[in-house]
Amino acid sequence: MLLRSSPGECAIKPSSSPQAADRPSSPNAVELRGITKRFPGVVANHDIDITVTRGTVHALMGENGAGKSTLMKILYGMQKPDEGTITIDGQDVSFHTPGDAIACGIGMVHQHFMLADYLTVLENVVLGSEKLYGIGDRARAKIKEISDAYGLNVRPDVMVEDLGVADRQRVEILKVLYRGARILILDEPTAVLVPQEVDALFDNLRELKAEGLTVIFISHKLGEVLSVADDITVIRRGTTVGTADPASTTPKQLAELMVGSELPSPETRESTVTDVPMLTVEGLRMTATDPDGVVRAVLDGIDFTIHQGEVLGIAGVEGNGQSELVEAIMGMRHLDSGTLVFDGEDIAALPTRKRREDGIGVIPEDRHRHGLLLEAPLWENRILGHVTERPNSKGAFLDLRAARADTERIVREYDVRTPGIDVTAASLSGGNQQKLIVGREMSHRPKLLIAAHPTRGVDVGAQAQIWDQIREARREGLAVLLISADLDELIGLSDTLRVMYRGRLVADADPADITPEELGSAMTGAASGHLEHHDATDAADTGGDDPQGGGEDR
Ligand SMILES: Nc1ncnc2c1ncn2[C@@H]1O[C@H](COP(=O)(O)OP(=O)(O)OP(=O)(O)O)[C@@H](O)[C@H]1O
Repeated sequence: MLLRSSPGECAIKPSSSPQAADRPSSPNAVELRGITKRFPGVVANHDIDITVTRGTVHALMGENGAGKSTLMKILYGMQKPDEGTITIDGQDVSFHTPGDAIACGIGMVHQHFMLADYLTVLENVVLGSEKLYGIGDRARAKIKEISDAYGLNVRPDVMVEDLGVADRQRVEILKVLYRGARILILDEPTAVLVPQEVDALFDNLRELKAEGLTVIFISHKLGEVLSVADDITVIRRGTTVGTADPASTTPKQLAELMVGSELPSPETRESTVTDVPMLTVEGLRMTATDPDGVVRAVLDGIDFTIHQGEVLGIAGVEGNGQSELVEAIMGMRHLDSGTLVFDGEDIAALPTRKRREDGIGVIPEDRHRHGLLLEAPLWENRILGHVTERPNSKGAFLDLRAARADTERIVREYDVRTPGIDVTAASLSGGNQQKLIVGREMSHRPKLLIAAHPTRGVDVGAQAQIWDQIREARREGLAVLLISADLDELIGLSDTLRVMYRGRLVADADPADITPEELGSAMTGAASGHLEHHDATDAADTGGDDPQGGGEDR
C-alpha cells in the first residue's frame, strides 16, 4: 500500500515544461547537480553532484565539516544554494523554506528531537498540520494506518514524556510521513540508540523503502552504514569524492575514502588505574518535581569511586539519570543527600566555578546549551568556563593575546576546521564544535574529566584522536567519568563499566568481557550472564521513580 498525503503544492521551477507535473517520474527521487554554497571564508559545498534512486537507503558520509549538513539543509529548503539545481522525481524545484520542501514530499528528522514532552503523540504529530486530518479520530486513524504500514508501533494517546529515545524517534519519523514525505532525511539517527534499537530502526527503514520511499541519512558509523545502505556517497572538504557499494566495501576502505587514514579501534586493555581515589560519591540522591507535582527520585543512592588513571564508564539509555549525575558533581542542581569528595576535599557545598578551578573538566552532553556561546567567536569560547585560569588571565586581568594564541593552538592540535578564530562557534560544523570543546577542557590538564558523549558527531579520524588524547592523559593520572551512547567507545575506553537504570547503578560489567549487544540489553533493563547485577527492587518509592517512564521494575 502506498500512502500519500499532500500538505500543499510542490513548486516546480517555472523553467520546467508546462506538462512537467504529468511527466512520468524519473527513477531518481533526488538529483543534486553542481551544488555550491559559500559562507564567509569557507566553501561548504563545491560543485556537488548526488543522485539518489527512489526506493533506496542512501548514506551520506564524510569528515567533520565536509559539508553534509549544509547539503541536506539545502535539500530541505533551510538554506539556498549559491549555484546548482535540485531535481525531485524528475522535476526541477526551487525551495525557499522547509515548507516548500515538505510540499514536494521531503521530510527531515533532526538529531535533536523536537517533540513537546507534555503533549500526547497524536497532539505532537498533528501540531502545525491540523488542516490535513483534523485533530481527532481522522488524525488518530491516519497515525495508526501509517504506523501499521511501516511497522513503527506508535501509540497515538501516550504522553511523549513517557517514551524512550527510540520511541520518540519513531514518532518523529511518523510525523514527517504524516505530512506526506516520500523522501526522508535523517541526521545521524543512530547516535542515541543502543544496538537493538539500531536494528529496529533499520528494519523500519527497510519497510519504508519496500513501500517505495527514499531515505537519505547522515552517519559517521561505518559498520551501520555498510549494513543498511544501498548506496553511499562520501564527501570530503565540500566535494563529492566518491560513491561506494556497500556489498563490496569494507569498513577500512570506507574510512580511507572518508579521511584517508587507518580505521581506528578503541580497544585497549592496558591498565593505568592507581589506588588513589580522585572522586568518591556516596549515597547521592536527587529528586525532581514534575509539572503534576509528583516528586520522583532521579538519582537514587549512587555510590562509586574513580581513581587516578581510571576511566569509569556509565552505560545507560538516555534519561536514566546520567545528566543529573553530571549536574550533581558540578554543583548545578540541588542534592537531597549524599557526599562528594574530590581529590580529598568535600566539594558538596562549593560553587560550580570553584569545582572547575580545582580541576574538574567537563565535556557537556548538550554542547549548544552548556558547552558553547554560539554567537561568540572561537577565542571567547576558549575562555568560557576558564576565565580565571591561565593562559586566559594573568593576575586579575584577562590576557587576550595569550587566550587567542592558545585558541590557535587548539585549532591546530585538534584539527578544528575553521577559517579562523574570529568566526562564531555557530558557524562551525557540529563535529568541529565538539573538537573545540574537547581541546579546551583537555588544555587545563584537569584531574577529573567528566566526558559526556565526548565524540558524538565526530568523524572516525577525529574520534581516534580524541580517544588517544584521553588515554594519554589517563596514563598521566587523569580520572575520567565517561558517559556515552557509543557502546564501542564505552567498552574500549573504560577500565570499569557500570550500568545506570532509572536513577540507580544496577549492574557492573567487565569491559574486557562484554559485547555491545549484552551491554545494550542491560541498559534496557534485561539481565545478562556477563554482568554482575545489583538488587534494584528496594528502589525508594516517592511517587514513581522512573525518569524514563513506562519501564518494568527489574
Ligand atoms: N551558517 C554558517 N556560517 C558559516 N559557516 C558555516 C555555516 N554552516 C556551515 N558552515 C561551514 O561549512 C562547512 C561545512 O559544514 P557542515 O555543517 O555542512 O559540515 P558536516 O559535514 O555536516 O560536518 P559534521 O560531521 O561535523 O556535522 C564547515 O566548514 C562549517 O564551518
